[in-house]
Amino acid sequence: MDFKRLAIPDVVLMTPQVFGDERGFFMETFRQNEFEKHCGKYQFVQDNHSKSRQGILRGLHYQLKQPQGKLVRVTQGRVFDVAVDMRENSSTFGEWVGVELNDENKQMLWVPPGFAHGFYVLSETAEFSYKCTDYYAPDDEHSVRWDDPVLAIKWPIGKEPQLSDKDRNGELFQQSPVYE
Ligand SMILES: Cc1cn([C@H]2C[C@H](O)[C@@H](COP(=O)(O)OP(=O)(O)O[C@H]3O[C@H](C)C(=O)[C@H](O)[C@H]3O)O2)c(=O)[nH]c1=O
Repeated sequence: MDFKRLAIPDVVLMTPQVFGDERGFFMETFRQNEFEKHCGKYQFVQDNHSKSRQGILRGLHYQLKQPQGKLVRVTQGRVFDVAVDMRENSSTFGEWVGVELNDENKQMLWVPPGFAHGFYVLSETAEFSYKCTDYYAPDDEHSVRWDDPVLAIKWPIGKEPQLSDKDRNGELFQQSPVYE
């Protein structure tokens, strides 16, 4: 597994070693000891999986009192995945990083607690699978608008994305609660 820190260094892009043969492929997707060495001491307690159609944008979500670190990957299709630094005292507060995750590159993104997270589906469909370091707490969840003018995220979007009601009514970044 290769670990690469992105422009926001706490966000880490992981590239697995893929063993292909005439049957298909095999890859290890997670080793606790390797992960801790490169990303820190975290335990995962909940795994999630979602499927979305092209043009759907899920996010930008975060839990404030019960922040979740997320190790995310695409098992089918292609998405543009974004993490936004919501940590008030961070030197990269309000900055974002985005990468394409797909079933070809098989890359994974570590989004630590303290970040808002979301993705936009580029392929006809995409299946998204991820591990969380804390449990889902719906009453503690916040959604920042994907098109917030201050964040100015450069999504690779042609037309208006399809959003859930929650995301359509997301908060502006400057009105959003932050991690102190
Ligand atoms: C997140 C979650 C949702 N749900 C239920 C609640 C709703 O009835 C249904 C869909 O939930 P929601 O619309 O919040 O799902 P997403 O829009 O994919 O939310 C996720 O989208 C972005 C990409 C994230 O990073 C978060 O992990 C998460 O917020 O699943 C659960 O039962 N458990 C959960 O952990």
